[in-house]
Amino acid sequence: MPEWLNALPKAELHLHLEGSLEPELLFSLAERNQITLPWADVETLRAAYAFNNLQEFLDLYYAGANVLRTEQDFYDLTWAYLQRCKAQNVIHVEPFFDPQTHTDRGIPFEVVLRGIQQALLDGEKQLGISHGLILSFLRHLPEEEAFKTLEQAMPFRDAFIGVGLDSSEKGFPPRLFERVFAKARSEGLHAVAHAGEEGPPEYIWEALDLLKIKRIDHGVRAIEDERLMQRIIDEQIPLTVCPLSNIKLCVFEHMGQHNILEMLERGVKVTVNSDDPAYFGGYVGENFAALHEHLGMTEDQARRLAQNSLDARLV
Ligand SMILES: Nc1ncnc2[nH]cnc12
Ligand SMILES: [Zn+2]
Repeated sequence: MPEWLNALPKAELHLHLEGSLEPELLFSLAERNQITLPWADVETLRAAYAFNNLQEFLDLYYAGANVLRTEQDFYDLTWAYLQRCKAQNVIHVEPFFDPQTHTDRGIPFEVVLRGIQQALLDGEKQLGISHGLILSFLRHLPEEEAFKTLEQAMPFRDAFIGVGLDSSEKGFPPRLFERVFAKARSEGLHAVAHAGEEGPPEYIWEALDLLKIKRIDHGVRAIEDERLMQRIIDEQIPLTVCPLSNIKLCVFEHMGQHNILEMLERGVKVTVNSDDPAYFGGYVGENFAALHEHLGMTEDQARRLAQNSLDARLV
């Protein structure tokens, strides 16, 4: 990666902590927790990182998360991510965590949250990286389960800044979560949601109008709807775009076809993010480098993208 790219101060606004679980750490946590894995070794697991769509990835992502059991595990996961950030000059992070992925396996909410929170606090003190944690609901589960998760989280209200919506998109429109998002907003939490990754532009409209989100996660399919494009440009609604993720999950066939720079030049507030870096081939820096290599991103464009990420912070 060119040094000037690495040196640009950036924020990462779309990162699933569970998706930063590198195979090496996954194997060492399995050993520490005496869990037998279905993969023989790190290489076999890495070889399984070939996906045709979002669901194929999610199946492996949830299987991988099974090694996370103790507060120390969640601490180690988050700390490893923050060290990558430090190396790439990411100065602010707003990561997601998926409590239901863990509470549904019997891991107490508090164990998950405390491990993540302690690492984020240490990251602030020792690495100078500021943060705002986002609790994400799994949309393939009923809204009632999201309500229960929010209830479990409220005793720890000060530990996070907002709620998100992730997991399988097609067939799970944002409108299914209108009430739980209203409740979260009434508690003073910010709202964001994945929309327009695999799902249609209608899902982005719903996320804006019904969930009243501040930022769209992915949103690359907005380009199919001119009226929606005008709205996100006029209102400067940020999009947290994840280029390497979009290629790995076949949202675009090649990086050369990605629309992020076209959106940038049209005045959309797009940002560059890694989504699930352990699975998709790199962190924020590698995502910027891919745009430079395959789309001819200029230094000026890189600076505007990095500035957008700082401007689009929720905190
Ligand atoms: N790219 C993605 N889309 C939806 N849910 C996710 N959970 C983790 N990564 C995701
Ligand atoms: Zn995501």
